[in-house]
Amino acid sequence: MADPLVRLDKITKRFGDTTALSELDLDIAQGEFVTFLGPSGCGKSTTLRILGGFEQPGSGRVLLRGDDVTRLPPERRNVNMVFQDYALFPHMTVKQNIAFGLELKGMGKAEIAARQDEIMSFLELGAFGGRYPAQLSGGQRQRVALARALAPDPALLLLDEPLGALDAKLRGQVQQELKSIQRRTDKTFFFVTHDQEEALTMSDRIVVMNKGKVEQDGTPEDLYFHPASRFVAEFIGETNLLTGDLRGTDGDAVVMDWFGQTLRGHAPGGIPQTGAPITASVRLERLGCHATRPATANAVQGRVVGKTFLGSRMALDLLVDDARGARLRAYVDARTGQSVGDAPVWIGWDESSMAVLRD
Ligand SMILES: Nc1ncnc2c1ncn2[C@@H]1O[C@H](COP(=O)(O)OP(=O)(O)OP(=O)(O)O)[C@@H](O)[C@H]1O
Repeated sequence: MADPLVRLDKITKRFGDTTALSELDLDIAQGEFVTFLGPSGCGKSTTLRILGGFEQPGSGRVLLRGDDVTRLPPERRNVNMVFQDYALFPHMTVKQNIAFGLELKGMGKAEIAARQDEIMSFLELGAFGGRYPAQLSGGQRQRVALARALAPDPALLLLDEPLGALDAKLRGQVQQELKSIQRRTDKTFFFVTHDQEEALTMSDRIVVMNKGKVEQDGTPEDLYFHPASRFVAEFIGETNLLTGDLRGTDGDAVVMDWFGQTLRGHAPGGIPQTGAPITASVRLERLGCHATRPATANAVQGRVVGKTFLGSRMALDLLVDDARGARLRAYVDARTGQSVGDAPVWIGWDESSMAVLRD
């Protein structure tokens, strides 16, 4: 990244004995939709608050377009925030709510009116200008909060779980809307969530956090199909974890032994240390079930011991090694699912579908 819009440079933040962030380095490019994803307590909100100027790091620097803003208060940074509860002023109309940040910026009346109209028509809020927040639906309120935050034209928009208050169906719609607004405005969004599905749907890039450190940073596809660690493989989506022994490498492939089967994968997080058991991740939809041995890099035999109809697909539980209980779970086409029984089936997957995990 040549000239990042935002750079976090070795940010450390402690609260008493708790290290919330540990030497965090992060670059964000102009126009990116970056999501910070991780379990409760991993340091997401602390990072957001440090970016917004609501919190000071113990050490390290925050750079915005190359300028050190670490010690600047929120109002002196070109950064704005959308809060989870929207924080709209209940006694102000939609129009007045939107004007608030513009007045703070010292804009003149005519300029404020023009900007209000522009942002309201852009976010299709024209019909709601005179309403109070209580007279709006959850999704509309969310859009007003976004309009208010975007009105002063910030370089960076911080979003703190802004969809948390919406029900599941509306949430899906608003996710699409938010992503489309981000694309159309070419604004840089820094989004915080613990919801992995939401992160996969909306982000250009996801930073998975664990205990105040970056666990993995990449596109949604990268993190889903090529997790570097067990933490990422388990946190994002459903997966098969295969624990075995490292046999070595063969070109780019990592070779492992899993219950007497030789398997080939790749190692997105680097090749793990030898001497201890290693674990690999294979997504359920990457396993194929066949009547005869498939030509894939990996092929093992097993029996179907369980079957769950999921509508769009069928989940199969496969027993590979009776004595030692080696199992796999696969998603197959709902109409062609194998039947439960003793007849052995072949289960195959590619080298690129199996990520050998760093730790
Ligand atoms: N003001 C504070 N005083 C003491 N400890 C704090 C404070 N703020 C955060 N922490 C601690 O720092 C760590 C990181 O907190 P943070 O709020 O950044 O996590 P988070 O990932 O945003 O979690 P959540 O998803 O629950 O909001 C946690 O262990 C938290 O308890």
